[in-house]
Amino acid sequence: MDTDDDFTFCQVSAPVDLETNKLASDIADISIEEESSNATNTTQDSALPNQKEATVGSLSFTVTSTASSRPSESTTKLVPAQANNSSLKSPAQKNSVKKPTVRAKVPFEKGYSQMDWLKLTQTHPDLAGLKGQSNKRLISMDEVRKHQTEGQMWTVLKGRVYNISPYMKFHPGGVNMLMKAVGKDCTSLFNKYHAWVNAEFLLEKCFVGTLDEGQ
Ligand code: HEM
Repeated sequence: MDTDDDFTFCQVSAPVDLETNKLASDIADISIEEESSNATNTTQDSALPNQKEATVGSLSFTVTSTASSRPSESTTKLVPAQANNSSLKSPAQKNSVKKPTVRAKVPFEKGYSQMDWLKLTQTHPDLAGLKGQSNKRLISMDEVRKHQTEGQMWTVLKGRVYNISPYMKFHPGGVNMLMKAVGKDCTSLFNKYHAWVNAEFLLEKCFVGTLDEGQ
């Protein structure tokens, strides 16, 4: 076989990550400069007098004028006020004023992944714990409140009543969070944390009945 035509083994260039990291650290050191002359040596910050704080929109800068030290040049430097604000650490944080939403997913125990839950829903004969009773009935809020025991933990979500007991250890937000739903209508809590989650599908086999809104 002609080895020139064999591209099973090809030379791989250096990992991109190294370059990305370098770029990121370069960005962290960026300063915006406005100069009226073509002076090349303008980055000696330590020697610069007349520093002032200034803000543009939500960004604050240290404005350094070098006009007095070099009469022939008028140089203004805009440097992000990192040194004055120790809470600004990475470039990403500097550009964003919004706090990131805290995601508190709990690592699942072995055998309690969402995949495991889906398998269980397909194999378990009675996750709702109905023992032959129909789920085509109206359930009062009073009855929901009474179901707070191991194996029978009911909650109301969007007008539907579920036994969430079997789902407890599978809940990605953790048991403690899901326990807040037991015996109550958890619709607003559910929407607060993850309105996008398709609970109707996930808890389909845990459905015990429809909430009697008239109660
Ligand atoms: C009753 C039905 C519920 C179901 C079926 C359910 C399901 C889920 C699912 C699938 C996730 C992962 C979301 C994702 O990866 O995007 C999750 C995460 C989470 N859930 Fe629930 N949940 C329920 C109720 C609740 C309630 C009542 C609370 C709060 C008291 C809650 C708090 C959380 C939290 C804090 C997380 C992790 C953070 C996050 O993903 O944003 N969940 N839940």
